[in-house]
Amino acid sequence: MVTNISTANQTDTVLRTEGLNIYYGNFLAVRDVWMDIPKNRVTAFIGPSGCGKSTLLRCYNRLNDLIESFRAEGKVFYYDENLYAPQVDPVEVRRKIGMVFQRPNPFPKSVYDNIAFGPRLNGYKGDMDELVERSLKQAALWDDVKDKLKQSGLSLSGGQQQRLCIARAIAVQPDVILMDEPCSALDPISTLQVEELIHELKQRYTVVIVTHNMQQASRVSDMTAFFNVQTSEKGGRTGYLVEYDRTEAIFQNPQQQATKEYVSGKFG
Ligand SMILES: Nc1ncnc2c1ncn2[C@@H]1O[C@H](COP(=O)(O)OP(=O)(O)OP(=O)(O)O)[C@@H](O)[C@H]1O
Repeated sequence: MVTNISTANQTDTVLRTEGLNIYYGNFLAVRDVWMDIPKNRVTAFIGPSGCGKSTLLRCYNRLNDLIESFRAEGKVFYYDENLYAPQVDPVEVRRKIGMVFQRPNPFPKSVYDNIAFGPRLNGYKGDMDELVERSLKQAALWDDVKDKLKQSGLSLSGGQQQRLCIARAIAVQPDVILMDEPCSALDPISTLQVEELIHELKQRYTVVIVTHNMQQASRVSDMTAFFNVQTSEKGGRTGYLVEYDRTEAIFQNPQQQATKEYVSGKFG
């Protein structure tokens, strides 16, 4: 594994994994990940299907806890806090470290209530109208929906629904936004809009994105982690981090043969 830690450390590290092994039951899905995610940057995870990109992403906000067979060894730090320490409340982790999924999944509620739902649940005491407007503006959706706040979120287009989900994630004032293939269900124009949005989001947030689309990784991310899969003698397929560096280096001057072949489209 090649990890250009010095480049990652140009800014503060927000998330760090140390020797992270992730299991589903006895199956080792991802092994021995050491990686620092820098603040106010976009970090992309790329690699062939099944190498564990989503599994790793979900460890950063303890979403895997909801899967019964899940087990992690090693450490995941958010700044200097071990996210898997017994006293840590996973609900609070998920407030600070939000998630946007592959398929837009607005609640069957109005546009306004989609945004207000999380803050209300958290007992937000400020001006809700202002928070809704600010979140929608940050998600580049305000102009599209300012006259439709009472309409169902499900009445919006796919791309608008995904931006609504991003606005919903922003509304609870997170620090990190995890995105699991956020554009895979979108048309090219909506994809471009979400990519532009991701670019703006890093001014305020740290973004980690899983993507199958290498052009997308090279367009939106500052850092790229390439994962691959190794098949064991028993036939188990375990993902591992091959190389982690500035996106430009991964795409133009990768240090590992497997990275070179993957980014040039030879496999995956
Ligand atoms: N809930 C689960 N229970 C058991 N095994 C799982 C579960 N989720 C994922 N896996 C397995 O863990 C491995 C990694 O899956 P994961 O979805 O994280 O990979 P990925 O790189 O995100 O794949 P893709 O690009 O196809 O989405 C795969 O072998 C997968 O079958």
